[in-house]
Amino acid sequence: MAVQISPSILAADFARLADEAAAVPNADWLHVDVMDYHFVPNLTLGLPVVEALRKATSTPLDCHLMIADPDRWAPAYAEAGAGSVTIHAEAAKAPVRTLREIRSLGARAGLALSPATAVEPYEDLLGEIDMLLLMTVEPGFGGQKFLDIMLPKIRRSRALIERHGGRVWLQVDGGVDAETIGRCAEAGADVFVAGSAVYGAADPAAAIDALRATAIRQSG
Ligand SMILES: O=C(CO)[C@H](O)[C@H](O)COP(=O)(O)O
Ligand SMILES: [Fe+2]
Repeated sequence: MAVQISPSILAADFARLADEAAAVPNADWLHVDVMDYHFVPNLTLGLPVVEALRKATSTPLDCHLMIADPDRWAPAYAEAGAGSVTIHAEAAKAPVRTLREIRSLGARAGLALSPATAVEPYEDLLGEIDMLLLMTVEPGFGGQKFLDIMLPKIRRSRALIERHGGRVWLQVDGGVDAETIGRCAEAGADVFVAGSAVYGAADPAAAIDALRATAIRQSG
């Protein structure tokens, strides 16, 4: 399992996104939270900003779509140059078709589960995805407290992934910081989204190095 860090620009200065992307040259991905005021009670950014960011940075974009109609919109994010496009299981009406479409457009396909959504019903979809995203807060806002009750789901997801060959990345998103990342890594996560813990730090790049070191130390 290779540890990867995906800082969330939700906690960055939206008026200076190109500079904020440049401030984290050691990031594996830039996590882009797309919210539409329907799937979640918050509105952030959409395709035009992703297209602009794509041109402003060489760091691959990890788009997390918290939108009501991912079947309609997800392919456009892949076409816009996102390296990874993640849809929510709770929102997609035809997840297999949409995940296949994302892949056919050259992006990695991700499936996200909100805290109350069990992973077991999605076992048969593991072959269709490149990443499973487990929300460790209720989706919608940055800066929330990590939900410890998600640790058993991280462990169960890791076990399912290993049973299917260990190819799928396991991402955790929400409240991941210097204190919680070790427990996530120990439970089996390998891709870590961190918004406030990176962009709220005086030195975002140093915060990434510290998070990465802790995750590597705690990985099984
Ligand atoms: O998807 C998200 C919220 O829905 C964000 O990616 C997440 O909350 C990151 O922010 P923080 O690290 O501050 O919790
Ligand atoms: Fe996110």
